[in-house]
Amino acid sequence: MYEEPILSVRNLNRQFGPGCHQCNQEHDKGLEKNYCSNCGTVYACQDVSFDLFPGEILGIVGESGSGKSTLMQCLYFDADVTSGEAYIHDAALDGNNVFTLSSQRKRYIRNHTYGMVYQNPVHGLKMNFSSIGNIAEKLIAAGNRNVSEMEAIGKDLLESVHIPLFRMKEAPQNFSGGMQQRVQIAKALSNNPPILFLDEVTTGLDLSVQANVLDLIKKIQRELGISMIVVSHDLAVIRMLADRTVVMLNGSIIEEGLTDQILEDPQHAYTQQLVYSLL
Ligand SMILES: Nc1ncnc2c1ncn2[C@@H]1O[C@H](COP(=O)(O)OP(=O)(O)OP(=O)(O)O)[C@@H](O)[C@H]1O
Repeated sequence: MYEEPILSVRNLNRQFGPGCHQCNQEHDKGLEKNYCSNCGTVYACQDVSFDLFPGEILGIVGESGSGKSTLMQCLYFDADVTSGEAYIHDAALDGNNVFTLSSQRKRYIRNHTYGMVYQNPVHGLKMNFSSIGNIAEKLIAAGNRNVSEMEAIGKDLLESVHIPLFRMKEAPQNFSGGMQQRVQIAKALSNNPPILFLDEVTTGLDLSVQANVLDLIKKIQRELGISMIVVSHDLAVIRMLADRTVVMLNGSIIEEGLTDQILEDPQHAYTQQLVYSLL
């Protein structure tokens, strides 16, 4: 069913702290926790590897502190990796490990290949710009200079995420949390990214608003066929969205597979707990 991966991540590591003799030794054996009790170094992501295939939604689930946001930040170049590789299936990138590219080429990837929707809209939006201005900002970063074209794209996108056009000149700071997330999604989609990251996008929203945003994400994926990585601590969100799921604990992937398979036959004790908590 699937072709080659659009994104391959291999042995991604991100540590906070210098490490010490003790944790270096423990790390070789595979740390059972994500920090060193001797020097306090945190191993937020430990040898994380996975593939993202064209048109699929990959869910990443794990409890708070399991390393999900750090992983997203590294993939989107908001943070540096300590070590590791990631390859995007794109001839223009010549098969390079994207973590080793210049900041200019990383910016190119952010502007042309990636979209990001953060848990906190403050990180993805200029809260005091107009909503359509937010979209224009991303389009300009992607090289667009045609004002009427940008306005037409912005209107289309805002309509597609159900923001009434009479409010397009309003700043997101005037909007509800659910509306802010919808503007953020519109902005993230404006450069037609083949890969979209969504980090805990429904956390903190009311249940009915959550359902609304999740429906919207599913609809976008169906209509545009974008590959998505959806991060959540909530397996119910992952169940609703993801074709395949990766389970993280203490910075490591402990289980992965088709979402249905993981829900029906979880192998790891932690995944079993997550699944039973849904019942
Ligand atoms: N700047 C930092 N300095 C030190 N430790 C950090 C830093 N950022 C994250 N960590 C640690 O890295 C680990 C992973 O954090 P991360 O935020 O990625 O987890 P998470 O699964 O996204 O949880 P949450 O959903 O609560 O953010 C945690 O132990 C966290 O305390």
